[in-house]
Amino acid sequence: MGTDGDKKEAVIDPQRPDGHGQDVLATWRQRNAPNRPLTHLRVLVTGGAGFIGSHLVDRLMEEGHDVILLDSLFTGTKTNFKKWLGHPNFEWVRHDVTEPYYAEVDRIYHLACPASPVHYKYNAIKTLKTNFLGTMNMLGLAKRTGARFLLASTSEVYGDPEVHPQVEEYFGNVNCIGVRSCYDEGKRAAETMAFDYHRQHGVDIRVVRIFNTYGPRMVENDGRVVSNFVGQAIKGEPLTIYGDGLQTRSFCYCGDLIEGIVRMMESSHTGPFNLGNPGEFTMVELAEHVRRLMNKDVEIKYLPATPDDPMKRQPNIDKAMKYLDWEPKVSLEEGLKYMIEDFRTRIEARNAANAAMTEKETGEG
Ligand SMILES: O=c1ccn([C@@H]2O[C@H](COP(=O)(O)OP(=O)(O)O[C@H]3OC[C@@H](O)[C@H](O)[C@H]3O)[C@@H](O)[C@H]2O)c(=O)[nH]1
Repeated sequence: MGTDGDKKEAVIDPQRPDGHGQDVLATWRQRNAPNRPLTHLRVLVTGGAGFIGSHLVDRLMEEGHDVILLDSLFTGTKTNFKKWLGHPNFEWVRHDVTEPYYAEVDRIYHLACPASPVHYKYNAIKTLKTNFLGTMNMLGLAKRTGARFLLASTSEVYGDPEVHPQVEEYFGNVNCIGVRSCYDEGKRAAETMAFDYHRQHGVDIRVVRIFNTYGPRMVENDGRVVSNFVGQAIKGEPLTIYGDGLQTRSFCYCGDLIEGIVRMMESSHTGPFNLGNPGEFTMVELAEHVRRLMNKDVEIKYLPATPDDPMKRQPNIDKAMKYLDWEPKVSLEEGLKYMIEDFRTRIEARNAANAAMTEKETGEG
């Protein structure tokens, strides 16, 4: 853990290459107490108890920032951040972003929203409200405090893309009345709002479009393909492929993604920038990878395709490479190994806890 001396040099860079440094500095001074040092970052992470959010919180805590983790725990869990409980730089707040939240902060990483299609479709209206009202509340907070605001948007804004690989200029091919719309249209509206707050109120925004991400801490039964396959292979159950399995996705390891998100926040670019790993695989190929690494004998079961499932997805990351000097480093093979190890450890720990409980109950009975 860093000490005060290790902290980032300054919250505001008056010499920002975009020329707005002096304006931003003046606004920041107006909105903060006169004794507030410029070298001290107070960071809010919405959705901080989730898969990506909790990895981001780890990174920010390790850098020595003051972190407020905000989460409703609808899909996130306390286990993901329990190691920080009691740390003087750490605070967690159970809060739903659809309601306003007030705090004095310098950075807002806005990640809150269920991300697995199974979860976001489960309560579609809630998902839409989270994307719309949640983003509105956080942009309002950024406007009032002068905090820099980063929106975790998604590759789903491209819908079922007709341009491949997807470049940021592509407007997308999205069904606005389908079962995925609460998420993809919700995120599109969130992007619109971020850019309108930027143009109309000068809010300092960053927008990243996150492509499929995987790694340790994914919830075993969250319904996404990598977590499903790894969980199924551990239990010796058939790997479920929806449709013909020829649809493609590009999978980014969570550690690589976090590096990209943090670089984006500290850059002078608003984006939107794609963040993802350009390595593209069909679901059949992914299943074969998992079988090879985990269990060659596990079967594959074909199930019906889900409605509006994008047929292909691959990020063009030229912008992130050029402006953030970022590109993913971890191969699918290597990342899957980390994830498999994490899933095995968690499943074994849970089985051991269940066995101990049963033993206790039987003994007591
Ligand atoms: O068990 C499964 C689960 C999923 N799939 C398929 O695997 C592909 C990927 O599905 P996932 O549910 O993992 O993720 P999706 O690409 O549909 O959505 C994701 O996109 C990017 C992020 O913003 C989100 O994490 C999520 O919305 C889909 O074609 C899906 O039909 C299977 O074949 N089997």
